[in-house]
Amino acid sequence: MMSNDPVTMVAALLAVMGVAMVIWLLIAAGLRECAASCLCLAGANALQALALVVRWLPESQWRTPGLIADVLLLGAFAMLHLSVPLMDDKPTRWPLLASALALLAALLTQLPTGPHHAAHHLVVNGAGGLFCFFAARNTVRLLRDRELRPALSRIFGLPFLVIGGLLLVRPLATLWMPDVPASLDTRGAFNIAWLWAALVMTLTVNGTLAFLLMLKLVLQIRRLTLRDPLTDALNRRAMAEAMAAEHQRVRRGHTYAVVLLDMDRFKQLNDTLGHAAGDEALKTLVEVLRPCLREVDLLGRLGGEEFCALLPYTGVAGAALVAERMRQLLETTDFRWQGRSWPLSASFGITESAPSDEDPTEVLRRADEALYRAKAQGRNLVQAVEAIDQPAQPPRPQSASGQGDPVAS
Ligand SMILES: Nc1nc2c(ncn2[C@@H]2O[C@H](COP(=O)(O)OP(=O)(O)OP(=O)(O)O)[C@@H](O)[C@H]2O)c(=O)[nH]1
Repeated sequence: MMSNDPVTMVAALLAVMGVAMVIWLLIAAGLRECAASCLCLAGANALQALALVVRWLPESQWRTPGLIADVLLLGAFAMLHLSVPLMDDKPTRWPLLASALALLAALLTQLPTGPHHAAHHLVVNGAGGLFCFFAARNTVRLLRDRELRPALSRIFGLPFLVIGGLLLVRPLATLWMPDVPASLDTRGAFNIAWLWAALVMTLTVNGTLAFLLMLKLVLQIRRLTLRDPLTDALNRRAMAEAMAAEHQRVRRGHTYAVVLLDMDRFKQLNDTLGHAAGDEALKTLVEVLRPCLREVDLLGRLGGEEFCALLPYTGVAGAALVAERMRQLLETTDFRWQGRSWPLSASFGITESAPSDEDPTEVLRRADEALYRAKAQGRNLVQAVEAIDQPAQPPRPQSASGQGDPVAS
């Protein structure tokens, strides 16, 4: 049986907001991750509940309760909007937001009051709708940053878009339908429908954000199990899984290439500049090399100062071009540590998959052999080893270092 009593509906709304606030506070206390975001959401629920209570107070000649309720509601929307980027520890623009709120509050004090307060609703719900649209955009961005299908990130943004649109319905209805009451405590079909919508919106917003937080944590855990914490490149396990998956396609006639690279004289760098400088050099290497790769390519750290790039649908000729570009980029990188410059370089071993390869370890073994040759021939070189059953010779790009042909099989 649906309630048509505004007092019951408001009580239900307050109960939902109160429970949501307590839950967000408990999560913030128990979970150091995303604590700021959870506190923001607890604050948003508290402000919204307070706005509802204040709106119930009798109007004075200064219209103070209504004005305070509007400002509280604006604060709630602002906190809701902030909670999404805070889940990702993104910097927040507090001063900008505070200034916007102060400006809106000042505008509200200047608006004429009428029996239906349509202008007030327009400002409050319009700003609320805008904050919801921002929340939708931030949700899509939050999930786009993580390895998730884009369609799913849009689905998560959808509730905020719908709520943003719904928020505009009330002021527009108050403007166009003179019999729609501005005050919430009036019995009437529109008011009851609106209170039901507010209840559903509150549940949807809290539910969506709880799910978003859970998804964010799951993706973070997944990321930790697959990524190298120092460089953020894929770890050995993730690379092994990716290579195994890629190798499945070899039987269907596809070819993939592997570029194995190892920093040159890294021990010397560590011994001279210190371990922290070595760590920084590894991070720099990944930052420098990433732009050389396509979206489908993968870069992983196999251990120490050894990395591997997996290039799907690529032969040894293509891999030679990529590796040579990487070699040159690294060679020309101006690496500095505490004001001291240090030359970076790496040796590269490349190969491509062959139908005769039983598993990816055979491909890696050839790449390792090529890398060994590059090291043996003086470092800062690209060398290739092809499978025995590969008849064609790849085109060989010229080495810019003047140390001979970068690709030799
Ligand atoms: N800073 C830092 N050093 C590391 C890390 N992992 C391994 N190393 C160091 O990397 C060095 C590797 O040294 P070597 O295997 O002799 O290789 P290299 O000095 O680069 O010599 P070549 O490969 O022959 O040019 C060792 O000193 C390791 O301690 C790391 O995560 N951070």
